Amino acid sequence: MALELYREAVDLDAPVTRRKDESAETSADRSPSGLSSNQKAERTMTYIGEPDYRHGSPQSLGILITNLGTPDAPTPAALKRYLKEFLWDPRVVEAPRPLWWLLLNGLILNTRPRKSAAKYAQIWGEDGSPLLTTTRAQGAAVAERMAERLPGPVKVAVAMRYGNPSIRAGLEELRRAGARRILVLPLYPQYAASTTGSTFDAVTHEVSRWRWVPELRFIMGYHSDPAYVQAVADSIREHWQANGQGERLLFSFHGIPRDYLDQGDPYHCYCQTTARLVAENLGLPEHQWQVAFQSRFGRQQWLTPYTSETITGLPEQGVKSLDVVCPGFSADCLETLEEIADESREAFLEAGGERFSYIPSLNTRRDHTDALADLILRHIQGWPEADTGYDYEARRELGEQARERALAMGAKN
Ligand SMILES: C=CC1=C(C)c2cc3[nH]c(cc4nc(cc5[nH]c(cc1n2)c(C)c5CCC(=O)O)C(CCC(=O)O)=C4C)c(C)c3C=C
Ligand SMILES: [Fe+2]
Ligand SMILES: [Fe+2]
Repeated sequence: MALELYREAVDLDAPVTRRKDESAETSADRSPSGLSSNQKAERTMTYIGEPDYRHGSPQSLGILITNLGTPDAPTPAALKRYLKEFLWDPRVVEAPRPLWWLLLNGLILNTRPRKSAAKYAQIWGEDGSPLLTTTRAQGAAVAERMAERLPGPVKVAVAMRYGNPSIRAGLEELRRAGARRILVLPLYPQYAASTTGSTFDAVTHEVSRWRWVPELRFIMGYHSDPAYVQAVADSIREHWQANGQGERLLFSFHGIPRDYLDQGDPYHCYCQTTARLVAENLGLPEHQWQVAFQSRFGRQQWLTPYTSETITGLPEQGVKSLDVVCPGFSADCLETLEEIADESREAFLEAGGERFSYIPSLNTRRDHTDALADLILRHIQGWPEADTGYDYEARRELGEQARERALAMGAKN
């Protein structure tokens, strides 16, 4: 019985291409038969084609900017949909599937959505979830930078690994714009299998359904990129100038299970490296900064020290004035606005702290979107000009300039 329920829920017998999310489709995709290209591909087990393609059609370079994702609304029903997709990803929870299915569907999805919805309601903006609105604004800013700097056509799309706009929708947008070369930039500075690795899975799964598979590249992380490190350091400096400097700076990164580190996930090292580089840039002596990991989920051990315990332990060590920065989050979201700026502040003050200051994520700072645009310019180098209509010389020159800017800021190569 349990196996049957499990089978039904996870669609064990369905063809690999079958997915319920059709959000990528618009009426423009629908053929006279009334079926969308995705639906047709699924019904007939063929691939998503290019029926309208004419030789010589303009092509463009596609940039897919992604982040984790967020619920469609701060309601238990929307949270349930979102968490179901998120927490069923084997890159996120690496537990044996049948056992995890029972726990997820029997317990977690019946309790967590209500609690999480209440938290989301506290941070929800007029335009929706801050993570989504900021990621869209970052995408628009990067598109502007790319249009200024690239002589050829370039299309930037924004997508979320879970929820909407889906990876499928983002890739469809690029496909419709004639993108034959696609660079994927997941907005996670520090690679983790559960975030960046999972984005790779989703993107490659989607394009494996296309008839005309595009050239693909992925930016797997940028934890030590000099322009990113500089932007984080400058954001801290500016915050201190405006609000004063605390006695201690805490770098708080999202955690992952400790076991993933033991299995070789580089995330922990990358977080430590980012923090050290930013502290060096600020000229902070070692006793004035430290690293901790937040947002633990479940009962197993996660990366330590935990942010919550660190924060409540500091006042009794004599640290009464604390600044917290979260450089692993490229946009402020539930985990920074509610968990750090709100919950952690309260916990620190209750534990005897006197002053708590949260330093916002890089969000749409100009130095952040410039750093992302430079990163993209460096990663599209060497893509041949054939069929793209790009001015290859001009592009090489721009890439060289981006590389030189990075070298001047201390990059190793
Ligand atoms: C920045 C990197 C992130 C890593 C690494 C990460 C790992 C990870 N997360 C969960 C479980 C949850 N995370 C949730 C929210 C959330 N996580 C990240 C980023 C990373 N997660 C972001 C940006 C957000 C916020 C999204 C938003 O809408 O604002 C949530 C949902 C909220 C809640 O119910 O608490 C869960 C659950 C695991 C299990 C994991 C690694 C294995
Ligand atoms: Fe998370
Ligand atoms: Fe490490």
